[in-house]
Amino acid sequence: MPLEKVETLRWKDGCLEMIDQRVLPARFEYLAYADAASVAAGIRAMVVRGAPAIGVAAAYGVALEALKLRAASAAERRSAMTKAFDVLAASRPTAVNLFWALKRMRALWDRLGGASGDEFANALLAEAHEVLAEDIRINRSMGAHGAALLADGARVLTHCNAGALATAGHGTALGVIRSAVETGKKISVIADETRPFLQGARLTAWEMVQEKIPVTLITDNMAGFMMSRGEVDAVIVGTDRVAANGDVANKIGTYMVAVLARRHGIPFYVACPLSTIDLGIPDGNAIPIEERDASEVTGFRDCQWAAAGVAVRNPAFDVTPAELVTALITEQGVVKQPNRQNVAALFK
Ligand SMILES: CSC[C@H]1O[C@H](OP(=O)(O)O)[C@H](O)[C@@H]1O
Repeated sequence: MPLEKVETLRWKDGCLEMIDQRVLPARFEYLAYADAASVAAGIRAMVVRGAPAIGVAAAYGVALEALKLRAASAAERRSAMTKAFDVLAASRPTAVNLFWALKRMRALWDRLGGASGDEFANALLAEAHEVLAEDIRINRSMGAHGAALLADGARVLTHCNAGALATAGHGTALGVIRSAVETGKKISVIADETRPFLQGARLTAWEMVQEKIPVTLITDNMAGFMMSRGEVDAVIVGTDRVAANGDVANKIGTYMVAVLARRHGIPFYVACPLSTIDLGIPDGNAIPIEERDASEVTGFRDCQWAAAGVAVRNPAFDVTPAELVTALITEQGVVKQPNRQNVAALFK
């Protein structure tokens, strides 16, 4: 299936439909959502995942709730919408795009003041559509800036999935790879499987195979070996939140890859839409790190292999210090050696 036809999220028959990423690549199916609470549950369960995709889903979650409330009184609407914002905000803590999207939808809600139920719902739905469309435009712009950093023939290591499935389309890290390929460059991908949720093995590998971009799957503990053998020319990852000083939160294991890349003199790039930069967070120590259920580590779905009773940690993200980041790739351009000053300059 040509991936450009794949919509990670889509509006259909008055509902939000999202690809169930828990069952890819074995099954390709959409689940339908009609209210904020179910969208929040879908984000929490990682039906949809990836910072930008989570933000788009949350925007639609707000719009869906408003559609349910078209005939409600202003007081009922206010109460129910407040609950909707709260349940969406509580779904996952690390990806700042979730809170960026909710803030944007809340600002529109505040501007709507005494609008009718229909005006209110239609305006919020239109905004959710714009959030989706804007995300794809941003990813393509980011891709164009980043493509220039990748040499023809580059072998690029990725971690987790920062592809079309992590966004409304094109992807962030994989968007840079797609854009480089679109310019005619021969790019090959080395995809970390990315335990425990296996976004690399299940999602990145699927995206690249669908588009016939050469991709080699490795286990996470092979990244150092590949670098030591001179088989990696660049690393590119996505991000869930960048602090004001350029520290980067991303999928667990990213920090290890960054240290290895520095050890081997390999550029480490982070594809980072401005919506993922959180100037309210001074440095990476202040980024909330989600801890997920032990069962994701002790096995995979119904196949559990760890000894019963074993203690487990399952932080879903880690933080890569800015000094290990060669450059942030944004829709406004490339920020080399990110720091407090050049990150802030993106918003001037
Ligand atoms: C383009 S953001 C993708 C980002 O999100 C992933 O986390 P999760 O799959 O848990 O939502 C991972 O950190 C990716 O880099």
